[in-house]
Parts: sequence; C-alpha cells; structure tokens
Amino acid sequence: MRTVAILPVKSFGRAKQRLGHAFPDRPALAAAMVADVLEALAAVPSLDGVIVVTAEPIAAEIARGMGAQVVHDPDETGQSDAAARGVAAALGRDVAGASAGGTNAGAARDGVVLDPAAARADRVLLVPGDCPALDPDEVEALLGRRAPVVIVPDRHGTGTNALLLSPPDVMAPAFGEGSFERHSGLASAAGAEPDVADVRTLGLDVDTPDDLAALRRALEIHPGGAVRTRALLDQAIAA
Ligand SMILES: Nc1nc2c(ncn2[C@@H]2O[C@H](COP(=O)(O)OP(=O)(O)OP(=O)(O)O)[C@@H](O)[C@H]2O)c(=O)[nH]1
Ligand SMILES: C=C(OP(=O)(O)O)C(=O)O
Repeated sequence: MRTVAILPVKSFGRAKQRLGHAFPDRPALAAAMVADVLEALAAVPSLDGVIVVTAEPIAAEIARGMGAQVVHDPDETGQSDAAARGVAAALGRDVAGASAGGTNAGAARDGVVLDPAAARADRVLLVPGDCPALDPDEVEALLGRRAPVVIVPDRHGTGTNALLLSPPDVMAPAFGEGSFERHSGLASAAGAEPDVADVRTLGLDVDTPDDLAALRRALEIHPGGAVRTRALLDQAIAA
C-alpha cells in the first residue's frame, strides 16, 4: 500500500498570525517547524513519499532538499484547498505548478508531474507543518491503522491535526475551527465510520501562545527531535 504524506505550507510571511507577539520572528519559526516535520516524516518507514503544497520558495527549497515533491499553491486559499491539491497530485492527476523531486520524481514538463500509475498513492496522510515535535514512531504506529478515515484530533478535541485517508479521495478535507466534528460527519457520509487516533506529538501543533508554551514544555520533557525549532526557541529565550 503506497502511502504519501501531504504537507500544506502557507507563505512564511503570512504564517502563524495567531501567535501575535508570542514569538518575534514568525517566518523563521514557521520555516524551522516545517523542516522539523519533514525530517520526522522522512524517518517513517511506511511512508513512500511526501508532497509539500506551497507558494513559499523557502519551503519549496527545504522540501526538495529533503526529497519531497513540491506542488505549487497559486491561490493560498487555505489548508483544505492546499491539501486537496496535494491529494490530486498524489493520485497522479494533472496539477499545474507541480515539480518533481526526491522520492516522487516523475516526468516533469511544464510544471506538471506525471506520476506513473505505479507511483500513485493508495493512501494519504494529511499533516500540518506546525507540529515540529512529530515523532516518527508515533506516525509509523498511526499508519498501522487500516480504516478508510482516521482522524487525529487536536489537543482540545475540537480540531483536526491529521487525516489518514484511504483511498486518498474518500472524502474532502475540511480543516478549520470545529473540524473534528465536520470530518467525522464527512467520513460517515462517505460510508466510512471514522477511526479516531490520539497521537501526542501531532497534538502539539503551534497556533496560539498557549500552544507555543505547551510545545516548550513538551520539548523540555521529551529529548530528541524538533532540532531546528528547539534551537530557535532557545535563541529567543537567550536573547
Ligand atoms: N499551501 C497552503 N498551506 C496553508 C494555507 N493555510 C494554511 N496552510 C498550512 O496548513 C497548516 C495549518 O494551518 P494553520 O494552523 O492555519 O497555520 P497558519 O495559517 O500559519 O496559522 P494562522 O496564521 O494563525 O491561521 C500549516 O502547515 C499551514 O502552513 C494555504 O492557504 N496554503
Ligand atoms: C486547521 C485546524 O485548526 P488550526 O488552524 O487551529 O490548526 C483544524 O483543527 O482543522
């Protein structure tokens, strides 16, 4: 079963608005978190590829450097639309602005990646780029689940921090406030009773100052991983 992770990344200059002044350099934090997430995903044995959907040149460069395929996001109309573009690319559908790279390298021409049928995903894992403590072992365990729809709720139990979809287009992503209930309803409407998986390090996404404080606490308790984010947070404290 070919499984591809899909990581939407917003332009860094517009990222993490809800952090406000909780961190001085939000673009740098966004970049560090994305790189840490990509490094964790690269260590997951059951992942066959990673697709980063972004208009951010720095994110695209980081992604290609880590062997991911990059799909351009010309509209930046939100996480769900970006994730849907990634799903289309994972299914080998024409996606303008795609570019090959790394493990998903396909024949790229005029910005369209033509993934051979053999490269098409049977399953996708939709993850955000703001959970830098992501633990590859936890992701590997998550990928052991076989339900058509697996929802990983956020730490409040009302949002969604990850979706595991098999087939990739079993339902459309609908991220945003209250998305856990929305995704549960969409799964049921698609005839797939949702499986719910709590994944500690996927629950440490950084949106608000409270989330950042929770991440700092978690990184103090759990050594290893989030190398770039740790360094940036330590610098901010030392400054
Ligand atoms: N490609 C792309 N990714 C997006 C877009 N909006 C959000 N994302 C990504 O989706 C994931 C979750 O998004 P949010 O938690 O809303 O991140 P954010 O938009 O930087 O945070 P806020 O500015 O506080 O809303 C992150 O990896 C974002 O980078 C978008 O329009 N396009
Ligand atoms: C994207 C979501 O929330 P946030 O923007 O807070 O990460 C969500 O829970 O679907």
